[in-house]
Amino acid sequence: MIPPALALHHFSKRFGPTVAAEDVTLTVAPGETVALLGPSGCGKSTVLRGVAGLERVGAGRVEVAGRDVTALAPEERQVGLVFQDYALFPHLNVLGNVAYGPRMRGAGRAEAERRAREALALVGLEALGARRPAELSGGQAQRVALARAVATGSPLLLLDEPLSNLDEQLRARLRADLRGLFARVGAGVLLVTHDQREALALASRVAVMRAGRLVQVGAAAEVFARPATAWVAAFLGHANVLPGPGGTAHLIPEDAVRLGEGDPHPVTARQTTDTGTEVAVAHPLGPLTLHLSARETGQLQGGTLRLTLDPARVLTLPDDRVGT
Ligand SMILES: Nc1ncnc2c1ncn2[C@@H]1O[C@H](COP(=O)(O)OP(=O)(O)OP(=O)(O)O)[C@@H](O)[C@H]1O
Repeated sequence: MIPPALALHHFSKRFGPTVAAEDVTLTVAPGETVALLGPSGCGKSTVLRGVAGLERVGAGRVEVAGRDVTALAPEERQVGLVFQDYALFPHLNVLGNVAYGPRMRGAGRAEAERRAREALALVGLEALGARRPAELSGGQAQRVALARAVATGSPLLLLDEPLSNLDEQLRARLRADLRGLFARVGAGVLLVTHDQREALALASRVAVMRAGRLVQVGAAAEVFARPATAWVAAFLGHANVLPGPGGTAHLIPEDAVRLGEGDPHPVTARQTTDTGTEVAVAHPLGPLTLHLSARETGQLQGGTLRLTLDPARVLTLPDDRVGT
């Protein structure tokens, strides 16, 4: 049986009194992309740095492709890193930057350059091998950093907010590129992001982290459709997570709302957005925020909106948001 690209067992890390990661257990299969998703400061980078060997493991075990690497230095772990601030060597050209990893791992110059060219082709930059890093756009530099990680032939790639320094248009394009790239490379990918759209777009599975702990791990679409708790639902961007009785919350997904039937409900606020109109509607369960398309906006009549909720689609979740 092929071992997982990454098996992280009961990883914990403290910085003085701060518990940065607590009992984190996670696997990444070969060819699989897993997103570690959570708000700023929840411990995502700490986990990634622990796996990479850049942070001493407080407790737990790290296995890469079946090998226990917990006690090994970063360069001995066989992981490819793409970090936000992982700068390219300014004095080497693009090809030299990408060939550096294989060279360090003992490949001859010709073999290292062959692998570098292959990796550059994967990210669509085969024509730019002779350029210096200073002559690249932000997006191109990001792709060179990726090619450099890919060229090492590592069974595990670690990416920390790989698209964070780019503008929105470029991010959207690279998101699509990356998904295809990950599929072609065949390595396991562990990706850190605080952006839920990025996680959904890139990862087959997501691991949601809160205050040092994993709170939900599952298929990306499944976690979004069925968050385990009110906090996860709100973090993932669900607009309608309403406090319910006895420590519960009601999650009302957009597709639970049927417009144009049922009782009229007062509209208490409305705002035009780039895709239509956002309205607040007074409902017995609590104030609902709804996004109406231009066509649906026509259903706003005299400051009211007729709607019913499909009870089968309303989820009742434990409300764990207190004190956050
Ligand atoms: N070297 C350090 N010394 C002391 N505290 C640290 C150190 N590194 C991280 N921390 C603390 O550990 C916690 C987790 O930090 P970490 O960087 O892992 O979070 P993160 O989820 O990656 O955040 P972000 O999305 O903002 O990068 C935070 O409270 C942070 O302040």
